[in-house]
Parts: sequence; structure tokens; C-alpha cells
Amino acid sequence: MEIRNLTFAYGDKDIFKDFSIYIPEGEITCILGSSGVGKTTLLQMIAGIKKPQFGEIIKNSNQVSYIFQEPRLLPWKTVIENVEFVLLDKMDKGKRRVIAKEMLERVGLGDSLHRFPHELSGGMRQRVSIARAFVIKPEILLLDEPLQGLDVIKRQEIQDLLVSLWETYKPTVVYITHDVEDALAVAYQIIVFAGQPVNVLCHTFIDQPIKERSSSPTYMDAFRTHLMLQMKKSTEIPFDKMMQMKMMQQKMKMA
Ligand SMILES: Nc1ncnc2c1ncn2[C@@H]1O[C@H](COP(=O)(O)OP(=O)(O)OP(=O)(O)O)[C@@H](O)[C@H]1O
Repeated sequence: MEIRNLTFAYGDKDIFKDFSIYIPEGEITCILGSSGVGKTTLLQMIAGIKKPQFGEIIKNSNQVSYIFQEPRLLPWKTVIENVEFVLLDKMDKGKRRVIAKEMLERVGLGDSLHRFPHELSGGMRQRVSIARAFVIKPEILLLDEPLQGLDVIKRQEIQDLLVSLWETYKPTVVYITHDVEDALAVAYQIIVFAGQPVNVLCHTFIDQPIKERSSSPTYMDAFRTHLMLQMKKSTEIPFDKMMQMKMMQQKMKMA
């Protein structure tokens, strides 16, 4: 997916100005950045909810699913009905039920099909929203802080579930978070946003397969330290100062 020369402002506040990045297809890309930098705005533009004033987003598909921070389930529908709902115009009732049930079993909710959202824990509700997102076999999956508010064990379980579903369906994933640990747990490419308008402060590629990361803590520590430093920088340095530094770095490279 290519985000090309994007410009977006809320009133006179420029969030993106002539902004371009490339998101590799079929991979997991995390976008890290401090609160208010513009991460959600970018996801909303990718989803087509917001339109950029200039520029374009070139996608290979419009089959997009969005997982939000809060699960956004329909409270009057049961777990299985919440998942079937997104298949309404795609297949008949019998087939919807079978496919929704299979996906709910996959996310570990096979015994909660007929419960209502208020009868579930926060982690279970997020699993329903993950099932709802994957049941349409999205080619693009957008995640906006999906682990917010979950305890450390639940976070890890849901990270593992997301990675396992991604391995099965291989959508192009754009995952936004404030949390370096979330990014290290799931992403092959991590982009740190900073400034206003948004600038890419760093672009990090992790070649280590996700499943091997817990057995190579020293290797991952180097990425952790680097990303923590970048996150610290993103909240400390005014944008024009950052641009000066970048230009100096550029000059030093060329010299
Ligand atoms: N509808 C809106 N009207 C005006 N300003 C907005 C609107 N939505 C967002 N903003 C502002 O635009 C900036 C970017 O918002 P956005 O939600 O994209 O940031 P974010 O990086 O996702 O932040 P967070 O991590 O806190 O969700 C913020 O300063 C926000 O206050």
C-alpha cells in the first residue's frame, strides 16, 4: 500500500503535509507515536472514513477490516450474531452461521456463542471483535490500540491470537499503538511518527520471525532501546528543531 503526498488538516491545523510512506503488502506494520500525532487520522484515511485534502492512498483491495480500541459490539445481539452481522450481504443464513461459528471457535469463544456482550470480560469482547474483523477475510486490517485496557497476560494472549490469524490469512496490517512492547511483539516494520505536521522519525525493520523473538531477548533488546529513544525524542523535540537535525544528518552523510 502506498501513501503518496498526503495532506490533511483539521481547520488550520496541519496533521499531514505532503506525507508519503510505503506499507508492504501482506506484512504487519506498526505505527508508534505520541498521543495526538495523527495515527488514528491516518487509519481513518486508509479506511476511507476521512478524505485527504490532497494526495492518494493506493491500495490493492477495498476489503478492509478495522479493530478499534473498544470492541464496539452490538449490545442487543449475541456473540455469534455480532459476527454474522458483517456477512449479511455476502451469503445465506445457514452459511453465515457455520462460518461465524468456525471463526469464533478459532478465537477461543466456541462455548460463548449465545452470550451477550455484557456477559463477557473485556478480553473476550475484544476476541469477538477480532473474529468479526477476520470473518470477512480482509486483505487490509487496521488496528487502533486494540490491547488498551487489558492486563499483561490478556495482552499477550491477544497478540498471539492476532499473529496466528495473520499467519493464516496474511492481510496487510497497519497497527497503531503508543506501546513499544506491542510493536516488538507483532511487527516486522515499525514506523515512529512525530511532529506537526507528521514526520517519520524512524523506520525500523525487524527480520527476526515473531515466534523466535522471545528466545532471543538480547537481539530484541537492541530494538527496544532504539525505539524507546525514538519515542522519547518524538515527545521532546519541537518539529522545526527535528527538521534542522535531520538536515544536518543528511549533510554529514553527503560530506
Ligand atoms: N475531528 C477533529 N477535529 C479537530 N481536530 C481533531 C479531530 N480529530 C482529531 N483531531 C486532532 O488531530 C490530532 C491528531 O488526532 P489523532 O486522533 O489522529 O491522533 P492519534 O495519534 O491517533 O492520537 P491518540 O493516540 O491519542 O489516539 C490531535 O491533535 C487531535 O486533537
